[in-house]
Amino acid sequence: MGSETSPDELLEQARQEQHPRCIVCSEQHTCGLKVEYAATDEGGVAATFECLEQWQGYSGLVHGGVIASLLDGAMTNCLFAEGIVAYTADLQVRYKRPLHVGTPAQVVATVSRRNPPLFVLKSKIVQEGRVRAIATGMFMTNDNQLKQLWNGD
Ligand SMILES: CCCCCCCCCC(=O)SCCNC(=O)CCNC(=O)[C@H](O)C(C)(C)COP(=O)(O)OP(=O)(O)OC[C@H]1O[C@@H](n2cnc3c(N)ncnc32)[C@H](O)[C@@H]1OP(=O)(O)O
Repeated sequence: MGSETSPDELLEQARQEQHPRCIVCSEQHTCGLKVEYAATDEGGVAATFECLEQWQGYSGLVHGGVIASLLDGAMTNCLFAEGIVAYTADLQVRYKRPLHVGTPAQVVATVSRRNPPLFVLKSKIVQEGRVRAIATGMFMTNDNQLKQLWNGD
């Protein structure tokens, strides 16, 4: 029997090849968020992270732009875990409750619709058992045909 590539191997391969210096998930980025997304048994990705003091906007609260980046990063990495490389085409974030700095939190993402080249994903951030933010993202694969369209070739 041949050995199948695991979701975590696919994720790591795409991450290294496609965005090794990502501000959200690269461990090398000097001022990045350094979030370590990993595949889950449920078929999505998840990560636990510290909400660092330097991520704040309003005093004591994580900035909404950072929250959007955490959610978007989770959804992007969720597609990586399926071997799919895609761009964010649309991102809707609902900030349900403040996300506090100094307290760890979890982010999860799953694919909810596959209609290549479009994929719809859902993501959420939970802190101390309460949902803080949810997102829906639409992603589009980066094939050569699309590249040509975008470049006007
Ligand atoms: C000098 C300035 C310095 C600025 C520093 C930089 C700041 C940068 C800006 C940020 O990053 S802020 C941080 C990110 N945002 C948050 O952390 C907000 C987290 N969410 C909350 O605190 C509350 O959910 C919020 C204040 C937005 C609302 O809470 P409430 O308890 O007042 O309202 P509630 O959740 O009960 O919703 C009230 C109504 O609004 C509706 N609603 C809320 N959000 C909605 C939405 N997104 N779309 C549509 N409707 C919405 C909601 O359905 C509901 O409708 P009904 O009255 O009909 O039931």
